[in-house]
Amino acid sequence: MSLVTMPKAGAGEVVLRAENLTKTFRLPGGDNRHFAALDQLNFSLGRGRTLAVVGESGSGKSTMAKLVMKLQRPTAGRVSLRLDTAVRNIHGLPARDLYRKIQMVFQDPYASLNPRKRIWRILSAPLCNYGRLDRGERQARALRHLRKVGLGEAQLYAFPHMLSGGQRQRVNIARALVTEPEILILDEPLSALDVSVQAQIVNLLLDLQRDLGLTYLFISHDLAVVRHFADQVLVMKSGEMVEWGGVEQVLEYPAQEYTRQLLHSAPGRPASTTAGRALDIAVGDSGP
Ligand SMILES: Nc1ncnc2c1ncn2[C@@H]1O[C@H](COP(=O)(O)OP(=O)(O)OP(=O)(O)O)[C@@H](O)[C@H]1O
Repeated sequence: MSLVTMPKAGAGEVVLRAENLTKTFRLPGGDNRHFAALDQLNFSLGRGRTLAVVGESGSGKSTMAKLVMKLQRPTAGRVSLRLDTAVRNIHGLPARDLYRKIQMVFQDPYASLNPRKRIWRILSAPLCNYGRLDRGERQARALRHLRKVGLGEAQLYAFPHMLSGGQRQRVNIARALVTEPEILILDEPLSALDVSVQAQIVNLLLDLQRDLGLTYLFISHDLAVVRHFADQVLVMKSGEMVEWGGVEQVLEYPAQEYTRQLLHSAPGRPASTTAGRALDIAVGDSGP
């Protein structure tokens, strides 16, 4: 059973809602016993807002992302998406309609780009379901999206190994943007990057959210980043929601002992770490 009832999305129209989302897996050993990686999880995303999902390793964060992206099927429960005026269960939604609305940025910028393809081809791949574009049109679109993430023509014909980690993560973000989605699932998008590069990517994501009105579901271990980046935070343990609320409320005044433990054990405790300080400086610098 979930420990708390379904949270509201806060300010902003709800663009995605998960209800009683459950995913069980069979335990290894062949005796047909199962465990719940996600157990009746409820949450919603408000348009233009960022919901951070935090919790110890194995708490079900990536499973949640995979269910929202329809990369796995839930055992029970559902995810609904706002499409224009209608709200639709993603179960019956064609992939092309889903991926026009939601895209994902993966954790590892090294592993998630095909090493044999040039950047413009990588950026063109998500467009294959959206009508026939000739080579020139695909390259022009790729370049337009590269520019959105602070890259340009110099990277268009490069292979991934020619780019730095930060540049590769920018390409990943550009690839997520080419179908012009409204929601990005950011699954630990900073954890493979150097601290100074993390700050740049955080600022880029904040700029893109402001300019494009994006909604983020941000999975992270780093509570210092969550504090800067998210509006709301959902704390998970063993597939269940432990606590949910505004970032300041949950991180400054946690109601649950588990959240307090998470805050105390976090290597990125705010203001006490290099990562926290780098982000303080970088995010502060970018503001008005
Ligand atoms: N395909 C699978 N088959 C069996 N068990 C799985 C599968 N995928 C995930 N699990 C289990 O489900 C639980 C939740 O995993 P999940 O990857 O969602 O956690 P997480 O919170 O994202 O962890 P991390 O922070 O380490 O990435 C774990 O116990 C994991 O071992």
